Amino acid sequence: MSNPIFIHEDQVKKLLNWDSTFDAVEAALESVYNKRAVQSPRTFTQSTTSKTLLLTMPGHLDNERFGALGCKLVTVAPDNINLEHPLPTINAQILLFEEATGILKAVVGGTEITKWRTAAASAVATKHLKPKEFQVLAILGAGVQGRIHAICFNHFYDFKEIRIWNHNVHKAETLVQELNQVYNCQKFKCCQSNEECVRGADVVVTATFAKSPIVQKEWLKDGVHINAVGAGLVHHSELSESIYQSSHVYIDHWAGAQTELAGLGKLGVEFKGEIGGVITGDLPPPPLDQVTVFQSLGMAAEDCAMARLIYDLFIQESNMN
Ligand SMILES: NC(=O)C1=CN([C@@H]2O[C@H](COP(=O)(O)OP(=O)(O)OC[C@H]3O[C@@H](n4cnc5c(N)ncnc54)[C@H](O)[C@@H]3O)[C@@H](O)[C@H]2O)C=CC1
Ligand SMILES: O=C(O)C1=NCCCC1
Repeated sequence: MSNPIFIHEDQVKKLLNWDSTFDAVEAALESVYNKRAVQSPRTFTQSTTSKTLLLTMPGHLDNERFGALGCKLVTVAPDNINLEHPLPTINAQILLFEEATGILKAVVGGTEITKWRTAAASAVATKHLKPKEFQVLAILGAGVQGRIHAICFNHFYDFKEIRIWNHNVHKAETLVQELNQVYNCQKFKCCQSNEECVRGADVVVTATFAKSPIVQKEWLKDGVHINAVGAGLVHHSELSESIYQSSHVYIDHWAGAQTELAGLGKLGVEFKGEIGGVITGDLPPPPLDQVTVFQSLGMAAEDCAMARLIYDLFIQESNMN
């Protein structure tokens, strides 16, 4: 019996690319809708001696290119950004199993994968819910997810302006400076307020730990698409209740939404369906002038697909050397 291989974060980083990530995430979302994926409910274990939360996310995906049996272990430690030497808030490992034997075949660094697949899920949802060209992107939150969404949407779209706001404005300023330098442009702009950031935007991304709404309905342009990424046990509250009540809200998976978004259900919010149904064409996308929301929770099937992608690329590369 061979030992599992370890694919470390720095190796994962070198193997990731946006186009394959998009394909893997799109396949995962579609497979969940088509019942070609199994995702047992994720568990949440709260440390009693710190703010750290441990999630287990088991899943199986039946797909020729991205199929896998795996389990992501992921921690959320919001205080990590306040350390003298800050660490990422979200850290993960993905266990990948041999399907027939159940033997552990790889442990794949899951922190970069979580970053990339979450931004790619927003890009997939945006493509299918609003198939048109955009001018202005607004990103609320300049943390890990805010940054990777800026990079991902800049890769897939030709936005004229990408605005970034953070409740601690200095962080948004630093990110904007970094991105304008990396891409040798001036399209990244720092906003002093969330309202200034959102007004007039065609696409909005919320990626914060906000516990009360940071986007109000009256700021929204007709036909805007919102990717609401900030997630947690109790605070799906980045958008105001009236936005959830008046827009076309899509989710990544029903089972997760029924438990983790029960609070929205109690407010009378009706989800239009899983984004996978729009990908397959079973659910028609809403008219382009309607406000759409993709409420992202994050799914094990996405992580399994990504771990399989990275595993295959790693083996391919090892065989060439
Ligand atoms: N849907 C999904 O698949 C995933 C969702 N997430 C969620 O995305 C969100 C962001 O995660 P990361 O970027 O990794 O975290 P991060 O810690 O790197 O960034 C969070 C940002 O939120 C800001 N923030 C903190 N408290 C705030 C408040 N009360 N109001 C407004 N802004 C506030 C911080 O200044 C920081 O810039 C979290 O809610 C996380 O749980 C993360 C990974 C996957
Ligand atoms: O899907 C994920 O992975 C996560 N979702 C919510 C926050 C922690 C990571």
